[in-house]
Amino acid sequence: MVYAAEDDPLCYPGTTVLRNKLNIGDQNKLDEFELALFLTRADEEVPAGNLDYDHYKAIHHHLFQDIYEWAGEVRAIRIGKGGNWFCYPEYIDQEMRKIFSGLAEADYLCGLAIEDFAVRAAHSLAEINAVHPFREGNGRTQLTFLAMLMENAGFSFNADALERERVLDAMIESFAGDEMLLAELILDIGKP
Ligand SMILES: Nc1ncnc2c1ncn2[C@@H]1O[C@H](COP(=O)(O)OP(=O)(O)OP(=O)(O)O)[C@@H](O)[C@H]1O
Repeated sequence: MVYAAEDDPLCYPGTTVLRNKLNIGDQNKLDEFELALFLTRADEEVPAGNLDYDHYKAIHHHLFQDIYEWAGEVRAIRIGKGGNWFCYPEYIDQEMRKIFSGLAEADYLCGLAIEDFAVRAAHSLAEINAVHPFREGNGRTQLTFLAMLMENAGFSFNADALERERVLDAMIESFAGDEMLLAELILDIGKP
């Protein structure tokens, strides 16, 4: 069954506004407060961890703990964007475990030249995006995780390369199976 956002129990009845700790029912106002609270948390030390699935959830929890009760928890409804449906909720855990065991087996992409790192990291990021484990906040968690992965592998993180449209295009292309734009983006981010 495909759920309309209006039927989402995480939303206020009859709306597509996510229930939130601030009890804001207006989407524009929620966006404003969500961004401010997110930025404050993003500025803090992100929780340390092993770059595994639990760590990934802890990063989401850290970033969104002030806004959503379910921060750090995976979603229970089906969602999609721009006609692309993400992983069905019943398969999220197993798919995420697969992705993270792949990263662990590859030693979290340490010891690679930036060109190779970019290709491998693009693949992991594309897979994580295709799963889209959380109801909201996936993009920001993806980029925070990428920054940690790059730092762990000894690369710099040039946030200036993160132009919004460019990230979006690269992600959408990756969903369609072409990870080249995403790899090029990561290459630019990692340029010293
Ligand atoms: N049509 C699409 N197909 C595949 N991925 C998409 C599509 N549209 C957006 N995305 C990706 O989904 C992620 C955004 O997911 P979500 O809205 O849960 O995160 P967010 O952090 O709240 O938003 P944002 O990343 O826009 O700040 C981004 O990585 C974005 O590139």
